[in-house]
Amino acid sequence: MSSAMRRLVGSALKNASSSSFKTNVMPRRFYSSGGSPPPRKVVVLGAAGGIGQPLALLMKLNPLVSKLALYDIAGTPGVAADVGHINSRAEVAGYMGEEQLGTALENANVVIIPAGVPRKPGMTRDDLFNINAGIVKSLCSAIAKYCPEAIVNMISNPVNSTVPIAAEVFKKAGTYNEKKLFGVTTLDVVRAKTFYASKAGVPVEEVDVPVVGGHAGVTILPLFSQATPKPNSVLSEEDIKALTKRTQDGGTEVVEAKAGKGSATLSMAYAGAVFASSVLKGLNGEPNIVECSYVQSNVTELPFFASKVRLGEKGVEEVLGLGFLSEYEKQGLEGLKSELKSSIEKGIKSASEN
Ligand SMILES: NC(=O)c1ccc[n+]([C@@H]2O[C@H](COP(=O)([O-])OP(=O)(O)OC[C@H]3O[C@@H](n4cnc5c(N)ncnc54)[C@H](O)[C@@H]3O)[C@@H](O)[C@H]2O)c1
Ligand SMILES: O=C(O)C[C@H](O)C(=O)O
Repeated sequence: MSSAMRRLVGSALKNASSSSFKTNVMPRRFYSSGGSPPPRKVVVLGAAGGIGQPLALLMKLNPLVSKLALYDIAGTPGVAADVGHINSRAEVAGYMGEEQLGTALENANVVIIPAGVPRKPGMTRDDLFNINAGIVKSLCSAIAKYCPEAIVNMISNPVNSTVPIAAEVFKKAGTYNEKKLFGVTTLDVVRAKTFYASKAGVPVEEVDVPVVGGHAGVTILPLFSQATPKPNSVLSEEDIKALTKRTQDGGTEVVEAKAGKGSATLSMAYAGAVFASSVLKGLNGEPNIVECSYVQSNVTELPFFASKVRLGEKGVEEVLGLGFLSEYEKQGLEGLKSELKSSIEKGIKSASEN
């Protein structure tokens, strides 16, 4: 890949960050190792899947990644051979089957988990619970054993439950660190930005809009009252309600359009790569890296909640509050709590059962 193409892709990912602050990429002198970023091993669990493959490609293109371990129960040798030919920094290795999981995870800095089955039309994300809960439990047990210090980015659905499951597995293993477990809700932010920009008539690359709550239906709450830049003409209540509903239904929109071929994969790989890049920038000490993420939280009375989070050298540096909410958003916040609470409790209960 030409350096021009690499710069193009790199700046696209950098500019695509949903941070509300402009992240100033630290000057080269920042990296003590002679101008190159510190070594960082990223692992993708489920790397041969619909999300895993494009995510592996995008992580291979990220100059902050020095090692990329691609793990799945099938298909990874081919994906690793393919992605490994790209002329970028990261050294790629493929791992397949449980006996290779430990080696894949050893010394990982960031583990991204898109492993698990996706929805088909007519299903809710919660319908994936029985299968994906088991997958997440076994993978998190391995993470606790082989890379207990790693940051974990959970993509597998239902995220509202799989993050609490992961937390319980880590607590049982004595390795839980609330600052290092993230539910990836970035795709909701990506959708909210796209839909808002189109309705408000503003440049999409300049848009920032927080999305809070969780990652399923009404638990997804975009805060369009806080969206920037402001539209030339004020959006009506109907506009806001329509934008909110489309963001909440974004996943279903893709599931139905794919007509049984699965759910969002390409846009999710992009969103997952944007979030992972922000996590890596935080680990490297870059200032003001802010993303929305579903984390252990005191923002509401619920133990897990998605809100803006400042990322740092130890993962979560600060869980930021919700800011000013419109009356409509206050109603949405109260209206999502019961569903989110039951999803969290379902995950915690499941983790306590063998
Ligand atoms: N958080 C989000 O915003 C978001 C967005 C889209 C999809 N998802 C979720 O991501 C998950 C993956 O979706 P997909 O479209 O990539 O599905 P997919 O079926 O295409 O890929 C899943 C991959 O996981 C692998 N896998 C299964 N069990 C495994 C195990 N024990 N260890 C390692 N790998 C294993 C499969 O072999 C497969 O390659 C689904 O649960 C989906 O609902 C979440
Ligand atoms: O909708 C799904 O099932 C996948 C994902 O959660 C999404 O929001 O696209």
